[in-house]
Amino acid sequence: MPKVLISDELSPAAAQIFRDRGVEVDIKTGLKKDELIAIIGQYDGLAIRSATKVTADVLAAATNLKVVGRAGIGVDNVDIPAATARGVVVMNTPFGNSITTAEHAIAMMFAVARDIPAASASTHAGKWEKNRFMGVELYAKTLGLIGAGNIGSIVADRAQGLKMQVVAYDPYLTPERALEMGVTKVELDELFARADFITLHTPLTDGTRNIINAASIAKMKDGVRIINCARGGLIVEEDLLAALNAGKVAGAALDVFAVEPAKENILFGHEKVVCTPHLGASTTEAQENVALQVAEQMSAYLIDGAVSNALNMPSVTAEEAPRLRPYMKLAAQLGSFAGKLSAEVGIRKVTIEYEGAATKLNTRPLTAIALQGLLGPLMPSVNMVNAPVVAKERNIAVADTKLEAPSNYQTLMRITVEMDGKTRSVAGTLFADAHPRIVSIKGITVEAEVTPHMLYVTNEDKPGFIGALGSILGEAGLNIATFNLGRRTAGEEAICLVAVDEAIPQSVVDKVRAIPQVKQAQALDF
Ligand SMILES: NC(=O)c1ccc[n+]([C@@H]2O[C@H](COP(=O)([O-])OP(=O)(O)OC[C@H]3O[C@@H](n4cnc5c(N)ncnc54)[C@H](O)[C@@H]3O)[C@@H](O)[C@H]2O)c1
Ligand SMILES: O=C(O)[C@H](O)COP(=O)(O)O
Repeated sequence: MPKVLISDELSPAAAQIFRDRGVEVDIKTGLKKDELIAIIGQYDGLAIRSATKVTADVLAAATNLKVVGRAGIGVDNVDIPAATARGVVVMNTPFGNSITTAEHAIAMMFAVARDIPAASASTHAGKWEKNRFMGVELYAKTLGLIGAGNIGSIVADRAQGLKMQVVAYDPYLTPERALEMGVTKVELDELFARADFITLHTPLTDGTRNIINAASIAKMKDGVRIINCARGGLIVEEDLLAALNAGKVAGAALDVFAVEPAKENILFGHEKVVCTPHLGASTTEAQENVALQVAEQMSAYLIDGAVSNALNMPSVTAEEAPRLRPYMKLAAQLGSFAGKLSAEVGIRKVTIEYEGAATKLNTRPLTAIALQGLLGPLMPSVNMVNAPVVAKERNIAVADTKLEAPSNYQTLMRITVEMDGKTRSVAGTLFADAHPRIVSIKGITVEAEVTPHMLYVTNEDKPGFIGALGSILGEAGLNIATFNLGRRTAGEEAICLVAVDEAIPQSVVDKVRAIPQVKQAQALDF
């Protein structure tokens, strides 16, 4: 039974879903890094929010880990390249808390426009400072939206309901989508020049880190108000403080901070700063959504191999998973077969072709599995998550194509490996939609099932070979399970694939190589 650790505060719904789906679950929140490293090796899955830092050293200790599930959106607390390199799928729940977070941004915008927290504190203190708090309207103001994805677009929609004009900067926002959202797509400098309020809704990446700094603040309108419900690292806090003190920025509403948990911060105590402790996603509705979703997604992956909302591998839906399963077996066998034939030489290019019914499938995971099989003999740590990255790192070009032309087979998958000086191709099909068969090697037709112990021989198609081979195997006490032959044309190159019941000793392979007609012989263990 797969075992999952929940290491951050998640709605109890998550643990229940795991148990209902047949996944064992431990809940241990607030672990220090060393404590997490000490126990993570026991788990197949790790369910987190933003508090757990899944760093490279945590992943190095996570020897059984298959999936990290983020109950929420931002994954900047997960070292995704390190997870990918170790073959760990990282998934999030991209929509579960979007409305909640957008509502928080709007609430923060009102709060900073009307000084609500300070006015509330003053009123609680019995001061009745009616003249101290003079706010501004949102009506007819311009909202500058940086990041127009899921949350940004909900914020834009709500802001339009408040009769604000919305200008948006997002390099990936198409003119059509901007039109659909009713926002004006602008460059960043224009947004700075036009906005009365600026709200941030981008992930924290190298491209967005410190996007609000002294230089960008200088381009903003005097009296601008800034709302950040995305990530603390988007703002240079020292520069914001200086601009607040100078009166350039009239107010800031911050849910997120450069260092969290933020027990101290240079902005704390500033009368023009409204703060919440990373509450953007904290509603009962959103927490229920993300907890349920992450537990469903992780269980589906651990139990059925279905992949959704993964950030480092192609998706496989729950409907696709059963249909893909026999193809995954075929892809793994073909890849592994091709890999064993190619292991000793530098692979330059791999082409994976799909014909017939296979063209109708989601082939990206199949390609990843074929690559895993291919690279496995050279790199045992490779898996379907990291195989495409490993191939790229090794300068192996990967092409995958769907051939619509009619094929001799109802469904076919072919792997062609180009190496220094030679090319190898292996093709396979499924019998009865379920049973993988190799049907061609180097373009020579065969029909073989992949079994644990096989002998692969290429030879000249001349009399005497089969008898000699049978005698050697018989003398070695190796029982032949199946014997498959194929040849290009009579008397030319031929291929022989023999399945035997036990591993073939090297001494037997050497004897086979000594048969005059034999060009090459290799024992293959799967
Ligand atoms: N405060 C919270 O509790 C809370 C809750 C949820 C999400 N978040 C944060 O909000 C972020 C946005 O969430 P989302 O669901 O809208 O994500 P999303 O992926 O749907 O949208 C992000 C948008 O940012 C855009 N973007 C990327 N680089 C950019 C750049 N350099 N400049 C401008 N735009 C850029 C992308 O094109 C995308 O449209 C998350 O990454 C997360 O960090 C915070
Ligand atoms: O990216 C997110 O989903 C939010 O930042 C929420 O983070 P949290 O789950 O730690 O509240």
